[in-house]
Amino acid sequence: ASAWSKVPQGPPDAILGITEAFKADSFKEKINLGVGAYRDDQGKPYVLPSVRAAEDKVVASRSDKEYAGITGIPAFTNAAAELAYGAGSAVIKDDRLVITQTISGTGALRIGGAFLERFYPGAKKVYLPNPSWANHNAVFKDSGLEVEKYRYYNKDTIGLDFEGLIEDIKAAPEGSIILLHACAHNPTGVDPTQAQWRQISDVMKSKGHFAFFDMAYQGFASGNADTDAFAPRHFVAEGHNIALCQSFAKNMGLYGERVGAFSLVCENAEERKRVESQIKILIRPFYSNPPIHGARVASAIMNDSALNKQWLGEVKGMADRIIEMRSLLRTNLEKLGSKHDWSHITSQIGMFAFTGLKPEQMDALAKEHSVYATKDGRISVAGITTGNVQRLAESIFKVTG
Ligand SMILES: Cc1ncc(COP(=O)(O)O)c(CN[C@@](C)(CC(=O)O)C(=O)O)c1O
Repeated sequence: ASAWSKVPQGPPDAILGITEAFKADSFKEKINLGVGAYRDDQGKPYVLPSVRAAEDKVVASRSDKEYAGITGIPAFTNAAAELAYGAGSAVIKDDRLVITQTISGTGALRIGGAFLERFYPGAKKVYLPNPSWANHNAVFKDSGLEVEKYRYYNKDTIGLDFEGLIEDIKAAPEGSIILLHACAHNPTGVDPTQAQWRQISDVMKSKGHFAFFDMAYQGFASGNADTDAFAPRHFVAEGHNIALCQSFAKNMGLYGERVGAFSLVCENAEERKRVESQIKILIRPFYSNPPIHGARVASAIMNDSALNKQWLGEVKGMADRIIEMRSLLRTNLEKLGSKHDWSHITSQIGMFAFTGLKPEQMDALAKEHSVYATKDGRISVAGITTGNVQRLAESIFKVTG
């Protein structure tokens, strides 16, 4: 018998499987609200003009194709650090920051998980918000960590369960690893306010918890990169030595180029050197060194003040379009006379709206209305256009009554 005769058939990915179902649908007005990839008002993928310009510069430079170092292209990681921690950041100035290029945000999470599994002095267990990004669970389980949940979402208010969150974080044993979405929480779109972040920081400090930030949408949530980085920067200012995962998939539209970074704030330069040496030892047998093209493009943008300014304007443009689609959907639902309160659609932030629809209603949207999104009721707002928002509202109205 074949070596693989015992290999079971696995389920399709909860998120990427939606796109497969969408592609299989021949209805010409089908709508894909599944994968969190930005679309313009024509429903087309959007390559930012600043990215095209930077890419032309990179190609014109006729650079060689030599290996990058294990931790990637320094011009990229230095700029990514400044973007995340702020240009004048003390941890950068005091040489306390370990940062490595990673295979996008997923790679950053995986390197972080693997490092914690190997070196974290406390319990090898990470607490994820309930709900969290569908892939977090597998990333950390495959890193060898146990996974627990802390309350995050209140389904009655379709908002943050702040009391539950604080209670669970207080109840976690001293020195627990807590995963935090820096901004634009996936899948709910519900973020703590700055005042709530301050309380979360205080509670975590009192318990000696470890803050592991996932920042996959910096600039993409509010349209302002500094505003979106409030939480990790506040934690650092409060003395937390955080871990931070960055993705340039959404805010630079570099999805398939796989551009990301993982960083750890250390106690001092001496600790940074030791930690960096172990990050390199961990990466070398994983994939040795990262892809260079995407990082060169991102670096060309962030290290050129004109291109960087243009880019930040384009990120704001994407965020603004998403915010406009939120209010259009809500207005259309209200115009149809829907009895439900849809205010969460405009109060939530980032790529996703957590509609509150049940799995069977999401199934009906797909089967009866050719509207595709994940079973948890999450819709990728970027898939909404001025051309399809009316039909979308009618479909949601029909399945929610
Ligand atoms: C919170 C969060 N972290 C990390 C990632 C990883 O992104 P990257 O590896 O491509 O940089 C995503 C992407 N989540 C998407 C947008 C796509 C996906 O599921 O992979 C989503 O649809 O939820 C994310 O939403």
